[in-house]
Amino acid sequence: MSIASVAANRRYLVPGEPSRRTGLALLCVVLVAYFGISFDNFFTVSNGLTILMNVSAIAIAAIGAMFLLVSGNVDLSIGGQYALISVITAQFAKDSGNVVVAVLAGLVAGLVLGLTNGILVKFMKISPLIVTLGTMAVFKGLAYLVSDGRSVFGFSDAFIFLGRARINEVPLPVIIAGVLFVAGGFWLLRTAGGLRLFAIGGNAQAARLTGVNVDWAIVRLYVLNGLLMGVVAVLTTARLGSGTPQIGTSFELDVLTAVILGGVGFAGGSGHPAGVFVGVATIGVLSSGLIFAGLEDWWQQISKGLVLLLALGADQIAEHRRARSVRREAPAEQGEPDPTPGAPPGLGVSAADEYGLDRDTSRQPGPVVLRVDGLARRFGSVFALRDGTFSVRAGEVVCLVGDNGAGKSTLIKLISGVYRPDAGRIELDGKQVGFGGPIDARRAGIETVHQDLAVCPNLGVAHNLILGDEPRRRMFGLIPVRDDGAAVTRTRERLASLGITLTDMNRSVGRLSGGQRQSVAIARAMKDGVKLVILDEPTAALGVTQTRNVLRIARQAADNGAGVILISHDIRTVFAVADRVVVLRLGQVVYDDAIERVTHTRLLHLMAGLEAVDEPALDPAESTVLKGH
Ligand SMILES: Nc1ncnc2c1ncn2[C@@H]1O[C@H](COP(=O)(O)OP(=O)(O)OP(=O)(O)O)[C@@H](O)[C@H]1O
Repeated sequence: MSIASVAANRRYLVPGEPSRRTGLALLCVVLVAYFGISFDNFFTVSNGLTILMNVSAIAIAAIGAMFLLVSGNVDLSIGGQYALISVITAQFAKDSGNVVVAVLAGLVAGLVLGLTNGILVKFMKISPLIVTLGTMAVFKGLAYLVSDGRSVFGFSDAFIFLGRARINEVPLPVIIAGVLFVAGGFWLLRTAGGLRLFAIGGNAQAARLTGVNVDWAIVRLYVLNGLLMGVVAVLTTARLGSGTPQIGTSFELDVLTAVILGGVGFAGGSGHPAGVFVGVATIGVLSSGLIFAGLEDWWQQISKGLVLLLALGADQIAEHRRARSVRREAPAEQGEPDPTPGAPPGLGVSAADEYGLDRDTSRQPGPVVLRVDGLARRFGSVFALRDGTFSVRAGEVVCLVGDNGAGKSTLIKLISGVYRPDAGRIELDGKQVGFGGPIDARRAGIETVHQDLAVCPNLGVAHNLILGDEPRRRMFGLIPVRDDGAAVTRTRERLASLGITLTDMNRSVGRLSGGQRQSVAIARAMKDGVKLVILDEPTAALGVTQTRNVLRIARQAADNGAGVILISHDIRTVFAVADRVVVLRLGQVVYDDAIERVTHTRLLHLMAGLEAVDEPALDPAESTVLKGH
């Protein structure tokens, strides 16, 4: 791989905004130069260290805020956490006189506050903005309650040393902030966990369906955020020599401004630690400059608020630009030329021929891979599925059809571990299985392409393909990281084996055509050793060429020994690819037979409930003749 292509890969592999970061770095340099020229003592080592010191708290908090925003979440309560943890730490430091007890008290307090936010966001299922706005008020109030509204001081020298120690003149908090920031940035960019955060921010539903445990990932993020606030509060309390409920006022404003200014999109799914670093530096320089200018506190508030609004405005403009450039690119559908150009579907053309699919009628299906029996699921008072009973053999394509609301999606979501059944059993290779989530089903060998296209538009093709099953390696034989080289190789090979022509493995999926996106989702499902592939309406939004490609891939998966379930409303698709057809009506399987034993008309009637199920099936010879009609 050339250096240029590695650089290009980086651009797509890490959803960020390099141009914004460059612009921001320039703004920061201009601010430094302006303040340096305007104020005599601005360019001094001691002022530099003061800026670093002040910025260290923002930098530590910015790691948590960056992770949360990338995943599409936010925490407005960090100012309240700051105050509450500070007074708790101070009280423990004063009462115990033991530095370890004080530090542990601060970290545990941070963990508990973070966990509270995480659990509230997970279970209340309302905007994290609102949830953390509420906890912000509660935490602030508690800080006054715990401290009786007064500052707490009288610490041991050892505790104060923690905040004021210097190593080679560099304050310890600055060193801790630097180490944490580098570690956090590295984790976000280079690990499977970091990739999953981008995936959750890009399309949480897709990430969930791919097997990412979204809810707990978010709870863990809030816990981490609380822990980081614990570090901030402990260091600041030690440095100031007192804990006070007034601390942390408008801290969330500083942190969010730095992070959003640094290019982390408020909508989630994008951002880069380098940008956040520059954002933090800019806020630090700005704050210091405003103090040098002797502006009153309220002017500082106004300036920072305006900068936040500007940053949000820039974020919106970047979002519009991105959307416009995606529309402008209007990618060409890539596929093979139509084998029967101009041939109108109709008399004398079987559906299989119409889509150019070869059907080997001599092939016998293998043993039963999946058997479901009496599966049922209700949502409140709605019985989405009453009796899902059918089986799929290895090497067989079973088409699941039914009217809107018949329960098809519910049935396949039960099989793929998205929902748990209220009743019934699922057997895979003759053994009963129960799945706690999509990842369990994937591990058992069931791959699903859901109707709502389980792809993350902000991630590249390769990253979408590996999501939930990321290849890993050990950096320096020690640190576990994501193996992006292996991801690109795996993607290239998988696409090639399926005859899918996509050249740029790192192109963000949001920039692909609908057909190409569908190809990526399907390619992810077609991994080696897969036992059952489920495709929910895979051709719904596709043209003839793309439909043929998808059906060919489904057939290929069956020929390779997998069982395939394909849901479709398009009768021609069903007759082109199915070995067997299962009709679902009002949540019940009402018909299950070989495709040769049913005509188009009868199938339509069965789906719509216009025909009794026990009417005699066709003679196979007769049905083969009628198949294309
Ligand atoms: N999460 C849910 N909450 C409440 N009701 C649901 C839920 N999921 C499905 N249903 C209801 O269950 C019934 C079956 O829905 P399902 O999506 O499984 O049908 P379908 O056959 O896939 O329909 P379509 O072809 O329109 O996609 C519908 O009445 C639907 O409204």
